[in-house]
Amino acid sequence: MAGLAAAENGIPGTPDDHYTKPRTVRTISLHRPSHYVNEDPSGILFNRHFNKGTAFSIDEREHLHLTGLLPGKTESIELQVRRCYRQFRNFQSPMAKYIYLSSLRERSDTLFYNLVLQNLKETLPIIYTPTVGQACLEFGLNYRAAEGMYFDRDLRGRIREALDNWKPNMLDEVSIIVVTDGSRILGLGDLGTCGMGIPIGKLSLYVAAAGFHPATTLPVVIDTGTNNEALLKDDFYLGCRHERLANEEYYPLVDEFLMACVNKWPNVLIQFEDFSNDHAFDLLEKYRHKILCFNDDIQGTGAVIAAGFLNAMKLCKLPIASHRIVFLGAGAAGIGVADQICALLKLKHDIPVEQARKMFYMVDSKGLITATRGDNLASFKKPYARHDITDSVKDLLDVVKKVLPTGIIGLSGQANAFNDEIIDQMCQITERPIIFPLSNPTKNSECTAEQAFRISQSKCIFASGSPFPPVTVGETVFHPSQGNNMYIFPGLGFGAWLCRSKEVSDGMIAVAAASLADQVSQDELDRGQIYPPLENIRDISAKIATAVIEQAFAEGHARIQRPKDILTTVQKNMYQPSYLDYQPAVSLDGRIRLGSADVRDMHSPIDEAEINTQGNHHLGRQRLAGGA
Ligand SMILES: NC(=O)C1=CN([C@@H]2O[C@H](COP(=O)(O)OP(=O)(O)OC[C@H]3O[C@@H](n4cnc5c(N)ncnc54)[C@H](O)[C@@H]3O)[C@@H](O)[C@H]2O)C=CC1
Ligand SMILES: CC(=O)C(=O)O
Ligand SMILES: [Mg+2]
Repeated sequence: MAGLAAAENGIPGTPDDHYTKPRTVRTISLHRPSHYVNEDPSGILFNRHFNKGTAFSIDEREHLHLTGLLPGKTESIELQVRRCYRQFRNFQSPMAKYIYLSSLRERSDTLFYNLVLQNLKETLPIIYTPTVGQACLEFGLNYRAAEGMYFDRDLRGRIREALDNWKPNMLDEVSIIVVTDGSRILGLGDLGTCGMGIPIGKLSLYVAAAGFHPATTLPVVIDTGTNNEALLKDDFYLGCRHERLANEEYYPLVDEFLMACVNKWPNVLIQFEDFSNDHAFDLLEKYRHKILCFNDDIQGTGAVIAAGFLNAMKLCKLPIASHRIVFLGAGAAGIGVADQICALLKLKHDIPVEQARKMFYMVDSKGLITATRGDNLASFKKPYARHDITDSVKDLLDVVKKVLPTGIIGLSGQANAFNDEIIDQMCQITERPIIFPLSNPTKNSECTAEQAFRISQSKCIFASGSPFPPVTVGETVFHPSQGNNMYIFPGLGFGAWLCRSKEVSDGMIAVAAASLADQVSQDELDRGQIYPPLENIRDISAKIATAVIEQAFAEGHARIQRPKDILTTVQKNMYQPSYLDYQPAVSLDGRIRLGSADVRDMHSPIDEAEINTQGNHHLGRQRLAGGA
């Protein structure tokens, strides 16, 4: 078995040069429906990437053997989307809407992404936080169709072989993988295999927000067990029924998975998502310079909140050095955010990192982190341990009273931790307090938008991890900003992947954050908005991707020929959810295949030679003699 042999080469012990050997730039084409229709043309109705449903023209129905399988009327995509929207609205509960959208995505990703992109405000809270959190909690109960891949210890030595089973897209190419081990899903804790909802949700955003092609995305759970007693006893739980693996088994399993992926798909970008902090930092450190990867909770969140923080500081109108920021939560996200604020202050204001760090007061479940606290401080917290405070301060209100912060940032997963008294205290310290309750989903948020705007009499500068509805104070309506990594990871990932970067460097992340911060207009800032409107997410992502590619070139990480106009190249390579125009044709080998007048290739971005090679596929455009 070739796959097995490859996997055996891929398990730990393989020399490191596996990672560093040059990866070829490959061309991906979507002209493969031909393979599919040769087997059974009418099967196209059940393929999410090619299905057009009632939009198949009469000619197409004829040639694809669909005649009689659909109602007589050929519909436009606009009408189909209108129908889907009505159906979506007819579902009352967020979970029912989630299930509806999942089934729509299974039927047609073109329709799904049209609906999502045209109704971002309504659909994002369903496919993403907060509803995706509930979807994870109910994953076993609501499980319907296979989606994504699962790897557990029984697959040790065979992961490469299992990856070869991933053929639902018929492209044999994966551009992006979002992988979790389910150990820290949002603020909901260890959900084991039920965490699959998160990679699925994140990848929907990669497609909608940045334009990765949906057929080249792969959601993954590495099932390393769960310590969630309730799940282990739940009949509907779909994961392995054992406690979480010890490190001796855990790391080799993850390592084999990563090596098998880069071995099979040399250009793939791998995003680590929702790994608990006992592994998240170590995994990132181990792989960040070896493969194209990043950790969204540490680095993506860091970049987003750093951007929002930079804009919030403009609104505060205080000297930068006078800020004191208390973090509730010093885990993956908390430390990631502090690190990225430091990086951005260095980039934009040339403030040394050591100096910037002094702005932060980190609080974890044991209280304020000080150098004298005495517990075994995790290495990732050490740079932020306070040396100037020696007494132990456990309670957040006491920390606030002691430190007199200008801002509080919540990344603790602790609902209501920013209570009325704390917000009130913040308002007494400073004119415009920065209040960022960033934990997800909504029910874990450290406070609500209503609370923050009401108590601060609308003076606070606010951002939350999950969306809150507008808040009316007196005559004024405030639109709470959403400080969520979804603003960064799509553009960061797309840029890094498109230029075939060797790695996702610190510099690339810092410019992504700077680009996001710079995309807020003065007018938006004046209205208290610290992020650009989410409706513009495609433009936002394109600009972020452009900045990331520029930086990748500057650092020598990019492995494509430099395009003349990077922004245009990015935009041209973004997937647009539109139907293909299937025309019957004859290929060189005489078999019926589908040509396409309007296929958007996921080609290697700038390599003209390869794009021309793609043109060969268009041979299939010649019409069949006597065809319709
Ligand atoms: N808005 C966004 O884009 C993002 C939000 N998050 C949210 O941040 C939260 C934390 O995520 P991670 O940092 O990855 O988790 P983590 O488990 O690495 O860190 C949690 C931190 O909170 C602290 N903590 C827990 N209970 C506490 C208490 N009662 N008082 C004080 N501190 C307490 C822990 O000691 C730890 O330092 C989650 O709710 C997650 O949804 C995470 C990533 C992105
Ligand atoms: C948004 C996100 O990545 C989280 O809450 O973990
Ligand atoms: Mg996350």
